[in-house]
Amino acid sequence: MSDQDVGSENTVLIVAGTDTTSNVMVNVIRYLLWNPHMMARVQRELREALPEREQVLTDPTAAPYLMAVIHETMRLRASTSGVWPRDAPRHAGITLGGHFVPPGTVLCGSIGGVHLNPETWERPEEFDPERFLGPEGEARKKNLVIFSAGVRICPGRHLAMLELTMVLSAVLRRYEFAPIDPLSAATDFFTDIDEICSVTTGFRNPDRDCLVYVSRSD
Ligand code: HEM
Repeated sequence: MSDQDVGSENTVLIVAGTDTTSNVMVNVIRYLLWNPHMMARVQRELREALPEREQVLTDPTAAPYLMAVIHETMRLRASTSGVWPRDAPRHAGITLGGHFVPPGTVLCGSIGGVHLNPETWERPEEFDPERFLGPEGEARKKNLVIFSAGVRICPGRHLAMLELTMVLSAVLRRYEFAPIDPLSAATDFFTDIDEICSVTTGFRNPDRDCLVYVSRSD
């Protein structure tokens, strides 16, 4: 590998491996602050699954509601703007959904678009973790493309899910959260994200949207 290749691989790993996961954590906490009854349910579940304050959850099946909240957050607030670019086959092009795409055309899929498709999701704009509970909820996860799909699927997906499970269960089990500015609860994802951030969906106003009061729960 050339120095440039090594530099480029490292940049991808750092950007793809950090912002994506931490943005999901911030968004999970924001959704739970907007929906206090859901926060109470997650915390009740975690205190039953983890009786000792310092315990960490490694088995996601012990906290199905937290996992449903994480999946619903990633459905509505994609961590990356889309599937990364693909070239249509250089010699023959490709026909997709009845449309011919000429050779060499750069194509990008919209992960957020798939997650808001009304043919797949009932009330697609609504934050409703219940859709990922029980056997039907488990089956519905097949419609998510959070980590893309196919040969270029995110290689860090299992690490990301483990980080989300361990960190969110620990902080939500041990601490109470409160918004600093209750008005920020009204902000909208599509105006909240930073438009110059092309790979991950970073926050335009982190001082407003990512700061919360935190206190020990017991
Ligand atoms: C919630 C967290 C994450 C999400 C939502 C996410 C999502 C994605 C998506 C959508 C892609 C594009 C795949 C494509 O073009 O088809 C991608 C690529 C990638 N991700 Fe992740 N990712 C996450 C965490 C991580 C972590 C923790 C790592 C590594 C430590 C990682 C490493 C990578 C790398 C190296 C690529 C490029 C793969 C390639 O070009 O073949 N990601 N990720």
